[in-house]
Amino acid sequence: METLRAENVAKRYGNKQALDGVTISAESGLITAILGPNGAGKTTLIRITMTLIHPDRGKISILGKDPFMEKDVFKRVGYVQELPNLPPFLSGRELLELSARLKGVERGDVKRVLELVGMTENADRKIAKYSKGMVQRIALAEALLGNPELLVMDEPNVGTDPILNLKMRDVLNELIKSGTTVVMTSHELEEVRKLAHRVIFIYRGKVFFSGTTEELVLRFLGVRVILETQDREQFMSLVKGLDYVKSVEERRDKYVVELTRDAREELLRELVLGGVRVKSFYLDQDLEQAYERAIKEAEAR
Ligand SMILES: Nc1ncnc2c1ncn2[C@@H]1O[C@H](COP(=O)(O)OP(=O)(O)OP(=O)(O)O)[C@@H](O)[C@H]1O
Repeated sequence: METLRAENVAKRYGNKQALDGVTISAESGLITAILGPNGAGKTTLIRITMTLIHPDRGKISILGKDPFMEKDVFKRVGYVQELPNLPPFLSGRELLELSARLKGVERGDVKRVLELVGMTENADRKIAKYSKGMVQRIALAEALLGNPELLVMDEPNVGTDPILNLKMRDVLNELIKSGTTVVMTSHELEEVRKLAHRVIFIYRGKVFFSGTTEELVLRFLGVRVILETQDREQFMSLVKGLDYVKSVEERRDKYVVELTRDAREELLRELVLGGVRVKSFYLDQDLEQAYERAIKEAEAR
């Protein structure tokens, strides 16, 4: 189900076109990452979806409602801002109790979210004494109060103690299993690789690519299969006769076969029928290289 949609959104600051007709969507049960270099427009887009900024044009829909008109929808949304600015004179627990009251969430939920983000022990210290990472954990706990249907996190991994460590990844995976939609921004590919199901790559205020990480690889690196076989001669003579094989590169006992189209299934069938014993066969998923190429293509445009 589509939980969040931004359609044809544009925003200009002075003579800077921060967003230029951006359309994105995020579905329940998935982690969608908005990826892009510094200044691409990620935070502006998130802040518009959260109604903190008015777009010059375009429409936002959250859980089927226009959030600019129906603010009530935010009771079902959790939002972690980039570099959250929390009141330093409160303790983490006090802040969460206050937020729970404002959101109409039971007080007991505070204990649950503190445990989820691993902040039970530090809950009664003043926020002023927290590290950046602890501030982010409390901000995440606040966003998780009342089990939101949509969780939006803007650059959640900034800071010395990243909140998206292993434990947090488990928390997010549990959330999406229960049907929550997670949307996050990031300029770090590594984070996206570990977490996201879908990637929206924004460059200079425009969506340059949208799809799964595998689709990102296929689109920008092409189809490269890495396969392992001991039957070198048989393999070489067979692949040379296939019109969809662009090149074959030998890497010790492995081969990198570049295809002109996604003919992975055909290739594997040909090899097996041709009597080549294939030990392993997988798509070259060099996401880093794919992202580099995507940035280069976007720059050249
Ligand atoms: N309040 C503002 N006034 C003027 N220009 C702004 C303002 N906010 C953002 N910008 C500009 O708009 C562009 C997009 O900024 P935005 O913060 O949305 O990018 P971002 O992708 O989130 O970057 P980062 O990864 O650094 O957070 C940038 O060029 C930025 O300098």
